[in-house]
Amino acid sequence: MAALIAPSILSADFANLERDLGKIATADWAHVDVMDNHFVPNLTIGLPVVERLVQVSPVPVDTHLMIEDPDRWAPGFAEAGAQSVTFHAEAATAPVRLARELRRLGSRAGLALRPATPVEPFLDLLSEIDMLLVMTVEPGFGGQSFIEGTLPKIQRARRAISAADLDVWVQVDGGISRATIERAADAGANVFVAGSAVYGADDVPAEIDTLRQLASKHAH
Ligand SMILES: O=C(CO)[C@@H](O)[C@H](O)COP(=O)(O)O
Repeated sequence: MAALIAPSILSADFANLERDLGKIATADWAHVDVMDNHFVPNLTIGLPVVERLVQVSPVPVDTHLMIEDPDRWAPGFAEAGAQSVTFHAEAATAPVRLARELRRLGSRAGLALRPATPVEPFLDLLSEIDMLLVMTVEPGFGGQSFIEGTLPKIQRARRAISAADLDVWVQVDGGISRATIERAADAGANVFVAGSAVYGADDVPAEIDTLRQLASKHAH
């Protein structure tokens, strides 16, 4: 499938989120990071703000929930109209039930793994999800360096998905830029979150286009 670019609004101006969503109208998704200061040591925005972002975004909203107790909170993001809702494997108590609930509510269901969390214990869940998010930095903050050691995990995930003949997307998030996107794509990723690389660019649409072209050279 084609490479999808999902700029992270963590690097946008939080006083001008609607304006900054407008800057990424040529992207595939708007990536929205929800952090609770428990699962990660940072606090961003919650459901009331995401409900409005879904209404004003020019592209579908992809939520990444870095929160404890996603079993309780994640369905609300699907009900708000987020096209994709991703929760962390390390935080969910009943991931299969939660993924089924997200799909029932009309959202794509995503399962996220911290950099140190292996993919193997979750291979049985692949048929229950639409996307596997392999974090390529420690979740919590934008502007960090891509962790090269996550590449073998991306490769193993892609191999397992192909072997099972599943249509599960592999998303990478953290340190994605012109310098790293091709390695992530070559390893098997097809959905790319980029915050500082996109919002830090002088020409945001041109940067989105460049990232998409680089990733598309390694399409899966
Ligand atoms: O989820 C996160 C951080 O936890 C990411 O979405 C970052 O916001 C990506 O930022 P860059 O590394 O692209 O600056």
